[in-house]
Amino acid sequence: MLRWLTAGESHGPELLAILEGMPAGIPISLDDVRTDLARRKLGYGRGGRMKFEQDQLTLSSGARHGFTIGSPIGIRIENTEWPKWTEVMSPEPVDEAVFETGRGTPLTRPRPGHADLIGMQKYGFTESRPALERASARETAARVALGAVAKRFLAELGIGTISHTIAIGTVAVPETAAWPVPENVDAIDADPVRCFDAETSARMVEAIDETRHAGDTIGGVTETLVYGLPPGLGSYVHWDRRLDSRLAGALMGIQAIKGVEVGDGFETSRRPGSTAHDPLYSVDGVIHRASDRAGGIEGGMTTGTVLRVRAAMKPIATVPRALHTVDVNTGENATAHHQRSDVCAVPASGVVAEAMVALVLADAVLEKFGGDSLNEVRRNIDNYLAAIPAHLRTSAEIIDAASIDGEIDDTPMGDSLSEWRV
Ligand SMILES: Cc1cc2nc3c(=O)[nH]c(=O)nc-3n(C[C@H](O)[C@H](O)[C@H](O)COP(=O)(O)O)c2cc1C
Ligand SMILES: C=C(O[C@@H]1CC(C(=O)O)=C[C@@H](OP(=O)(O)O)[C@H]1O)C(=O)O
Repeated sequence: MLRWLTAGESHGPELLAILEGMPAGIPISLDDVRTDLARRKLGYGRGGRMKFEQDQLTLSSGARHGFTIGSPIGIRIENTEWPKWTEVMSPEPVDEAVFETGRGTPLTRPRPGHADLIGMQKYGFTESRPALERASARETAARVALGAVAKRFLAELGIGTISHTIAIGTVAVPETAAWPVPENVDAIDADPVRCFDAETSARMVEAIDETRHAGDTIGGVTETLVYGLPPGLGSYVHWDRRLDSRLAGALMGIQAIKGVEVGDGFETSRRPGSTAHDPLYSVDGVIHRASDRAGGIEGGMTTGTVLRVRAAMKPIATVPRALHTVDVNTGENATAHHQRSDVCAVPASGVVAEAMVALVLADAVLEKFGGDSLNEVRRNIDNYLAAIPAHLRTSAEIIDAASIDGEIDDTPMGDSLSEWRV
């Protein structure tokens, strides 16, 4: 199974990422990783750093001649900012004078909503710099780098992943809009807010502009879709083996994500049972679903239809019109420290979500199918699918129930509860 770890501070020399457990034989290229790192910087509303951050990459281990070799994959991403921070973020002791002016000035006015205050309490810091450096979402670059490898592995198995923005503040894509497929990724990335619906995208951009002019910040929701999954990843047998639980944990582990939905999520809770699930129909002897409200997961396992998960991001905590806080040095009321910051990072959070979903799914694939080489994983998947008895075979295609409704009695409960009880 997969294990992964990241290290590195936002203004330290570099980020480090290690992915252990990937089979041998997966094509791996720094270009794939570079592409995803560039996608993570996209999005209208991001701050100044994203314009100059270069994401200098080194593939340190785990590959030979363009293919993984089964050993831990190590990736380094240098921080362009580092030359300005060599003293303030030096791992070695520095002269006290560094903390008297400029970047080194102690940050004693914690930002509500960031890790500043609790980081000081928990780790015993006298200022928030050491806490915010690691809490910062700069770290997500390392996760996206590993996610690019996981996505490539999944792609080799015919599994395609895509993310898109479905809401910025109160501006949301209509629920009836078509879902994008992996082939749409360039179109989505070309959109300023990574939204698939052009009319909604324009209103999202307006909302971000209004927010910036008001000296405020804004959140939103992204959706990740995964096509081509086999049925049966994850399990119902224990809470921590349920795939929805693992996906929710992975998405919630992204900085500023405060809500996760699987499929129609909260909306499902408002529907009656008769219209909340995905009824099954037999079409030419193959079981089909007539909707995908469950988001491709039932009983903590993939159903084989499109996997669909959403992540809600809160507005950025570094509000330009700074929030009320307390200067922990003097005990006086104050305004929170403000530094260069994003106004909206929702589009980027979708790329991070995509990476986290890919890592969880790559892990679930290896857990179910095992295999030390890509070919062995492929063989194991093929054997599993071939062994599913004909009468249990399902299709990933969502059918229009109306087209076959005439052929079946779709009211098995009868017209009244008493009739049904009989
Ligand atoms: C892609 C991305 C970019 C972010 N950029 C900023 C930022 O510029 N300023 C900021 O205050 N928070 C930013 N955040 C959010 C903070 O990292 C996050 O709020 C902080 O670590 C506290 O964690 P919590 O919000 O989960 O409680 C960003 C998050 C993501 C995912
Ligand atoms: C650096 C990144 O995002 C950063 C995330 C972040 C935060 O507090 O989370 C604060 C900002 O950092 P800085 O003050 O250095 O500009 C963002 O730019 C990145 O995504 O690569």
